[in-house]
Amino acid sequence: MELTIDQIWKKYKDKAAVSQVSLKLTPGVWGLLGANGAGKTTLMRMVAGILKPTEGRVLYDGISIQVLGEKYRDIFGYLPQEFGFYPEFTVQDYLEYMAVLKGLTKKESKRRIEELLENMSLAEVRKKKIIKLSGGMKRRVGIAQALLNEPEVLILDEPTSGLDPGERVRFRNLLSEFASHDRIVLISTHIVSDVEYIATCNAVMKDGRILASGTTEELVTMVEGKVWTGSIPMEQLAKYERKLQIVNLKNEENGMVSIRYLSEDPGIADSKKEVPRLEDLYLWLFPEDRFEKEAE
Ligand SMILES: Nc1ncnc2c1ncn2[C@@H]1O[C@H](COP(=O)(O)OP(=O)(O)OP(=O)(O)O)[C@@H](O)[C@H]1O
Repeated sequence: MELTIDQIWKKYKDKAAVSQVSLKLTPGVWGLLGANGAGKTTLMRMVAGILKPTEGRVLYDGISIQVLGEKYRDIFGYLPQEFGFYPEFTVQDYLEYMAVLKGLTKKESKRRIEELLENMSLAEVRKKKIIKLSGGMKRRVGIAQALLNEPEVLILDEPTSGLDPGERVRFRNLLSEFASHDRIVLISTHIVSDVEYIATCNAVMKDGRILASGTTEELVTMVEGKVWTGSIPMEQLAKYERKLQIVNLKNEENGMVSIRYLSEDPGIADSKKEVPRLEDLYLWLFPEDRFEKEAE
C-alpha cells in the first residue's frame, strides 16, 4: 500500500500555500511537522481529497484519488483541525450516525463503537450530549469517528490539541498500535513530542515546502555536531538567552543553570556535545517557534 503525493501545489492569488510537495507515504506513522501557517492543513485537505490541488495529484496505489472517488472515502479516515459536531447528539448517537454515513453494517457499527468507546475512554460519557463534553473529550470523539471504518489511510490534523498529557500518551499508543496493522497514519503537529517516539518517518514543512523528510535518525543528522549542553551562573542566563538558541534549561543546585543549546561552535566553555533529537532539529529550522513551545 502506498500513497503518493506527486508534485502538488495550492495557489491562492499570488500566494502559494503549498509549493511542489512530493512524498511517498508507506504504512506506518508519518509526522508532518511545521509551524503555524506552514501549509500543513492545506496539504492534508488535498490528501483527504476535499481540496483540489492547483497542480499535481495524489495517488493511492498508483490510481488518482479523484478517479477512486467513493472508493477512496471508504478506506479513509480524517480528523480535520476544525471539527463540526452535532452538539445535541449524545456521543453514542453521533458515532452511530457517522457509522451509517460511512456505510458500516449495524453489526460492524455496534462492535466498532463499543471498541472505540473503550479505547478512547469514552464509555462513561456515551450518553452525554457532545455540547456538555470538555475540549479533550470532544477531540477524542473526533478521533473515534475517524477510526470507525478502520481506515487504511488515517489523516489527523493537529489531533492532540486540547488533550492533557495523560490523554496524549494514550493516544500515541493507540496510533502506534493502529499503524502496526499495515496502515498509513499521517499526523500534522507543531508539537514534536507527539510524533518523536511513534513516527516511522517525518516530513518537515515550512513556507509551503517540505524542507526534509526521513526517519528521525536520518533527519537529526542535519543538526549533528550542533547540539551542546553547558553550565552557566543563573544571573548570566539573560545574556546567554540573547546569544544562544536554547532548547531547554534545568536549574542545578549551586546557583548554576544547565542549558541545552544549538550552535555551530560551543558558546559556553566546557560544553559537552549531545546526541541530537528531533526537537533540536525542529528548533534549528523554526527558531521563532521556541516561544510558542514555552507557552504550552
Ligand atoms: N483559502 C485560503 N485563501 C488564501 N490563503 C490561504 C487559504 N488557506 C490557507 N491560506 C494560507 O496558506 C498558508 C498555509 O495555511 P495552512 O492553514 O495550510 O497552514 P498550517 O500549517 O496548517 O497552519 P495552522 O496549523 O495554523 O493551520 C497560510 O499563510 C494561510 O494564510
